[in-house]
Amino acid sequence: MQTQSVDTLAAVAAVDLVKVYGSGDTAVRALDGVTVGFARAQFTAIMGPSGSGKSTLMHCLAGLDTATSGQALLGGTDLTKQSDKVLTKVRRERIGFVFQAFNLLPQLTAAQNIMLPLELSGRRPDPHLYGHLTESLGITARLDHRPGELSGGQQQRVAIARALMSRPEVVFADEPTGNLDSRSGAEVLLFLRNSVRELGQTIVMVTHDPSAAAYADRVVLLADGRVAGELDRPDITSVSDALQSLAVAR
Ligand SMILES: Nc1ncnc2c1ncn2[C@@H]1O[C@H](COP(=O)(O)OP(=O)(O)OP(=O)(O)O)[C@@H](O)[C@H]1O
Repeated sequence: MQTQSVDTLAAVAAVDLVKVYGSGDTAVRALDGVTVGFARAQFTAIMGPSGSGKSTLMHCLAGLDTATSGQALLGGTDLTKQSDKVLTKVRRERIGFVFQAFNLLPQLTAAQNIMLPLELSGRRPDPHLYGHLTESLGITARLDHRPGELSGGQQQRVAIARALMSRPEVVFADEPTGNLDSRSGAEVLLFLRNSVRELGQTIVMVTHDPSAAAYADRVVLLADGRVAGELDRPDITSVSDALQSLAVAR
């Protein structure tokens, strides 16, 4: 049964989303009826204890995993009803990804990595956007370098330029600062926040780190595969307190 309403104008939404891994005695209900919307031009962090379903929710909303029931809406498209072929196209053209491990192609230069998703979908790059992104990310002097010649922070900034170049409807960031020192991490988070303010980008980020979540406009808390609460305008203290309460309640 659907217990919450969801903003139908949201960039991304889950409606009564259920994901069960396995079957019988060993079945795991990773998502147990999640209804939540992610507004356009907002930066939302998804948080919760280990095993609460954060990655599963993100993967279902990004068309990387199939839900057992419910809807995973991107704009007006229910991803749970699409073929693998359509999902590949949706991921390439409508979604940007930023991963903890950067996931750049090692044999390509930074510039080639940034252009790759557009090339694969046969779209022309916007030179103005390319200039804006590479300059504001501070990577103009590194564009001819391969990932192996870049620091972790530089690699993640290249990955962010790649994610934003296609003007995606949403960027999903999975622990984007997990492999970075605190200074590089802060630069990445500041840039993500600015892209929401300046480009109207929608960002959904999974993180364990309250100081990373404090860059977001909103935090959605998961526990045991359900939405357990949310915070608007989070700061480190309010996020840490909310996580602590969830841990105590378990
Ligand atoms: N492929 C899978 N097969 C079986 N169970 C799975 C699979 N993937 C996830 N799970 C289970 O689903 C539940 C939710 O996992 P998920 O990875 O979404 O949690 P999480 O909140 O992202 O955890 P973490 O913070 O540790 O990364 C967990 O109990 C996990 O063990």
